[in-house]
Amino acid sequence: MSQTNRADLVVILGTGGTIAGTAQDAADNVGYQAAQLGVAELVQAIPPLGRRRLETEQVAQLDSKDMDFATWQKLAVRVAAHLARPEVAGIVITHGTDTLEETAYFLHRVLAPSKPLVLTAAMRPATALQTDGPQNLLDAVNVALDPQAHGVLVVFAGAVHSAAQVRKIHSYRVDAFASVDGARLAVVEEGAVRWLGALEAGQPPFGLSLVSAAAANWPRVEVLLNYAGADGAMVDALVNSGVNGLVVAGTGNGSLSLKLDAALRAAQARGVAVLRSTRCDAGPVTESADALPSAGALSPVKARVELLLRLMAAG
Ligand SMILES: NC(=O)C[C@H](N)C(=O)O
Repeated sequence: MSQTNRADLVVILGTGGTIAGTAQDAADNVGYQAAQLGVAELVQAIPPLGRRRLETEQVAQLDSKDMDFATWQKLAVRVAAHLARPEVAGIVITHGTDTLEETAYFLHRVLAPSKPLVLTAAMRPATALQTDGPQNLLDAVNVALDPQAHGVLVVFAGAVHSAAQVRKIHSYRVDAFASVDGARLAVVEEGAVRWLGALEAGQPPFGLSLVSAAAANWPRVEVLLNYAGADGAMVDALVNSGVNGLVVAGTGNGSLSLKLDAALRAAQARGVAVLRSTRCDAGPVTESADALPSAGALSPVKARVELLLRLMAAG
């Protein structure tokens, strides 16, 4: 293969987040503005990336707590366009940590790419004394170029996680992500990727056309919790306001108070799709013939993405 035909290009798509954030004071790790620096600036600040063949594109510039359907749609379209280019080895997305696992799961279920699509982020702004963004971004590019890498991955604090298993598990610590229902897929050590496990084959993807239509019809899916004293009032209010789907984060193995269960069954009878997840930090909800449908091992927010896509696919 000639140099120009080799798939050695990594496209880095910027969406904002703390990795692109700046603070007035270098010692301030929390009083900063997310999404201030462009993705090209982030790359320029990492000298070893000068040895890589890279392209950057700013797809969005937001704090990921404000992630929205329009940005997901744009991101999916740009990712698919770059993945189709033969010279592209893989894609890296710089993102905020807050909803990173939702975006990762969304792209996994829509595209399930065979090339690596690596999301990364930071817990400290770019101006911090000990910013974690540059190392995470360098690691992410190295993973995107690794011959064994494929599918949607999250690279953070030296670990590689799958989109299905990754969760943000800490609000402040730099080591903020874990594969909660399985093992890390790999670790990145001095730029070398050491694989510890393989990505499980997932379900077939929904496909880009589901979300790329100009008038994509995003349903309304909300998340509820079971807790001591939970009743059906929230369910009834949401059903009356026209909700299309409800994910309930039950207690333990997806258990629900009698009142919440009754309200959700009544919602289902009125045509609202329901999925039962757990408010536990890890573990599946086992399927049971006489209970509301289980979301399996999906966290409540990923079950919401799943239900959104299922409802869109059902038209
Ligand atoms: N660490 C971060 O990236 C948090 C930030 N609020 C975001 O999600 O964009």
